[in-house]
Amino acid sequence: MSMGLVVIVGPPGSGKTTVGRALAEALGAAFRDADADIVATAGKPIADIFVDDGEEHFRALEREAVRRAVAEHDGVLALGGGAVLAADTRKLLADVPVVHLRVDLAEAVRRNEIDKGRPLLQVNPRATLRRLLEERLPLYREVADIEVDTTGRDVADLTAEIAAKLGVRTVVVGDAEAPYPVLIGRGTVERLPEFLGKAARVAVLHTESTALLAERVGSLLPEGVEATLMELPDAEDGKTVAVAEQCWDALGAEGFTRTDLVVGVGGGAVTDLAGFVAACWLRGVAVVHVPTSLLGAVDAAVGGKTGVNTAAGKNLVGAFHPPRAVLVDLDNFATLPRRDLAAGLAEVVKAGFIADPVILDLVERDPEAALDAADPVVAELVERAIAVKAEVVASDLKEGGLRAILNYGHTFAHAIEKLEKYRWRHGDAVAVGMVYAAHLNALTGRVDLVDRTKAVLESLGLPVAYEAGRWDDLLQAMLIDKKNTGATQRFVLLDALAAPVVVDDVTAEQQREAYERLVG
Ligand SMILES: NC(=O)c1ccc[n+]([C@@H]2O[C@H](COP(=O)([O-])OP(=O)(O)OC[C@H]3O[C@@H](n4cnc5c(N)ncnc54)[C@H](O)[C@@H]3O)[C@@H](O)[C@H]2O)c1
Ligand SMILES: O=C(O)C(=O)C[C@@H](O)[C@H](O)[C@H](O)COP(=O)(O)O
Repeated sequence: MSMGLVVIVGPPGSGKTTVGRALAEALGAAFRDADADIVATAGKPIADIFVDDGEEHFRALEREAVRRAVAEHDGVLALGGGAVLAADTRKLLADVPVVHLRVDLAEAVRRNEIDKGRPLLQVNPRATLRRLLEERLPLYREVADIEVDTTGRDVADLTAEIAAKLGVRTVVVGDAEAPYPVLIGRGTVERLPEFLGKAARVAVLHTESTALLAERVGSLLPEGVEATLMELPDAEDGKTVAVAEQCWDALGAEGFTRTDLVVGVGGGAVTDLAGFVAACWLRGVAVVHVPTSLLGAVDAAVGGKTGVNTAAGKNLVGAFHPPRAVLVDLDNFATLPRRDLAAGLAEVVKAGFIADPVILDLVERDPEAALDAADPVVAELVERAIAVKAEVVASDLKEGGLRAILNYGHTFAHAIEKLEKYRWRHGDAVAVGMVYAAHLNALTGRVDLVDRTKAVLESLGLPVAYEAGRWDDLLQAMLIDKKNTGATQRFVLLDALAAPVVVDDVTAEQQREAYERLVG
């Protein structure tokens, strides 16, 4: 079976070859060493290439060897310590899982004394190694998805850690100023201790449905870090100012300071509320999200929008407050009711219509698989939907422009939620909202995706119609949509599949006609 490529980088003496070989064996994969390829091509040892032809020539051979190995190899590939100096090589590694092996100076010196013959370490090895470690650390970190400190560690132990972490993919979200990782995989919740910062207290916000996991989160905290579990009312009942105020009271009673941490463990309602509580407490403390619903994982917990519902409407009170990290643990979906899984798929399908039609192909090919949390296609759908969101959020953190496309279907959806007093699942409302938007696309002379939209949503058991006779109330609710500017309504529509536009010229007649076509 093909496992794909895993690349190992690190300074001289970090154990790239030893750990790389052991990892390949553990994964049942082939091992390849880019330095060995260079030696084979040049027909002489690396030390001789340096002496005879110079470092520049060696680097050129290295770039080519790495390029070829990355293109060809299926398994574990170890690179020479200086390979990351080349910008081309770093670019090449952007889409490949890369493991960075760290080592401290003293141990690197010891290991290099045993393994003599490295051309750059012949003279003054300690000072040279110190310089190499310092200079190259940012470059290793730039390419790495996983970092492991090898100092004083046993090879078998290291290999097991890397193999476990490789099951996890990291997507970086946020803009260049404040990037944060979204870890996607199985068992990612165990990684929480990496994101505690200086917290001495952690407030774990959850609902009854996620109480066991919240306890598990509490038990992951190291000694000296205290957990306070706060159980919220379920679903939208927990997304209120009153509930937020109770949380703030509890934080005050516990003496939460600016270095402490809020963790949201639950569906989108919990992570929206937890983010909002964190955004306002002391004008902003860190929050880590552990989304437990599919919708939370692909959307609510990612992107930094937080908020509550009020009588005025859905999510009208809130703040942009990006999390410190998001731990998407695919195992958490095992207990999620099928109807909630389907609701989450509505936002996944939205990502398909606005940006990644492969999502639609995957769902259409086998809707039952998409509804089975254990099926590998769910992991792929989660990754693809998060990738769509990450790309949009990176270029427009606070919805100054492009980010509005994530709101496809939401104008009508939020109106339904308000009319239904937040008793509808958000994903169900988004499904109907996308059918409404599809009618508007067709009515405004854009693209006709009505049948495809209805078919894919119906195949997941999602609603595609709304009751008749509610137009005046729906319009009233849509008039206070956040995307509107003054009295001008703005809608996200599609010029074509995966070609979203934000428009402000949809007429009152077109809006009403789309509703008439939608009613069941
Ligand atoms: N901030 C954003 O960018 C953003 C994006 C999309 C949606 N949202 C918000 O997210 C909310 C919807 O999220 P949701 O669909 O997750 O709803 P939800 O949080 O209400 O969860 C749905 C139901 O599933 C239960 N549940 C959650 N995880 C479970 C698990 N692992 N096992 C068993 N039951 C579980 C919950 O208790 C709840 O009853 C809405 O309020 C919506 O506005 C926010
Ligand atoms: O992240 C965004 O931006 C979105 O619009 C994602 C939506 O899917 C999500 O439902 C969000 O909560 C809606 O945001 P809002 O600003 O319209 O409340």
